[in-house]
Amino acid sequence: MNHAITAKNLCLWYGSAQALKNINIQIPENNITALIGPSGCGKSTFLKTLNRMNDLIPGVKITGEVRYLDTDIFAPGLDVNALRKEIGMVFQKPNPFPMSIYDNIAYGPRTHGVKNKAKLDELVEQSLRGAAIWDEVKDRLKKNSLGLSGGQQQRLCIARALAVEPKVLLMDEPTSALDPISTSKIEELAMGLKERYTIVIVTHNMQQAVRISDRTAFFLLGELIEYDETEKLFSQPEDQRTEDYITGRFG
Ligand SMILES: Nc1ncnc2c1ncn2[C@@H]1O[C@H](COP(=O)(O)OP(=O)(O)OP(=O)(O)O)[C@@H](O)[C@H]1O
Repeated sequence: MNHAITAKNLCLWYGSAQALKNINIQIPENNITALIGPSGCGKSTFLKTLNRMNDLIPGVKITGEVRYLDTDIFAPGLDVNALRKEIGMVFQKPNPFPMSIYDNIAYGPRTHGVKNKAKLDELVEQSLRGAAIWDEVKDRLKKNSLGLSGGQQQRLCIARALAVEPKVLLMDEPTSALDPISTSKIEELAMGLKERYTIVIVTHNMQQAVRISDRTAFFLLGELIEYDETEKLFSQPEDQRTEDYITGRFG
């Protein structure tokens, strides 16, 4: 099995507060990996580290290594924009740009130099289809994206992430602001997308982790306590702290 992402002895500090402690993990390609754990345990910090979203925050210090395939993502001179083209991100709250549906999707490809209208049209359709929202928006592509429902906006944001043809999608609690129907649409979508993409998803919803993920990583106080196949981690956790968390004894 190939690994999309490998972290070795990864530590991260915000000022003097250590948010990640010696994280070692290998994330397989074409899998969904769920990151779970109580609030403040470092899940989002870890996720953001993977496409260099947090190392420019003043006072942040990072040690250790993260590789995307064979690339050392902290290598001096690394092109962060190129890395983010490969490793896209979807946030907790849908955050479409205040522009048309079409322009939201075309934005990324345009910034990466795609100018040809036919190629852009194709990418827009392909991305919206990939995010299972094409049928709902194909007749209103020129309308403002802010007129969409929250669930549609989140699928639009997934389509926007897909438009630059990434290999990895990082999702930070992508359904926490959504109703159950929209949530299940995003879950189905994620399960379909793993055929072509590697997905890493932060979730507070343990049923969601069980439903959609292949592997689960349990974080606590900045440490990776346990990382295993989802079925195994939820049925026979090896660490007492994992068991306490998944059975609702804390968190
Ligand atoms: N920009 C920041 N500056 C300073 N401290 C931060 C910053 N971002 C996060 N932290 C701290 O780092 C720790 C880990 O936070 P992080 O957001 O990664 O946790 P989390 O597990 O994703 O939490 P939640 O589930 O609540 O989103 C927390 O103690 C948090 O307060």
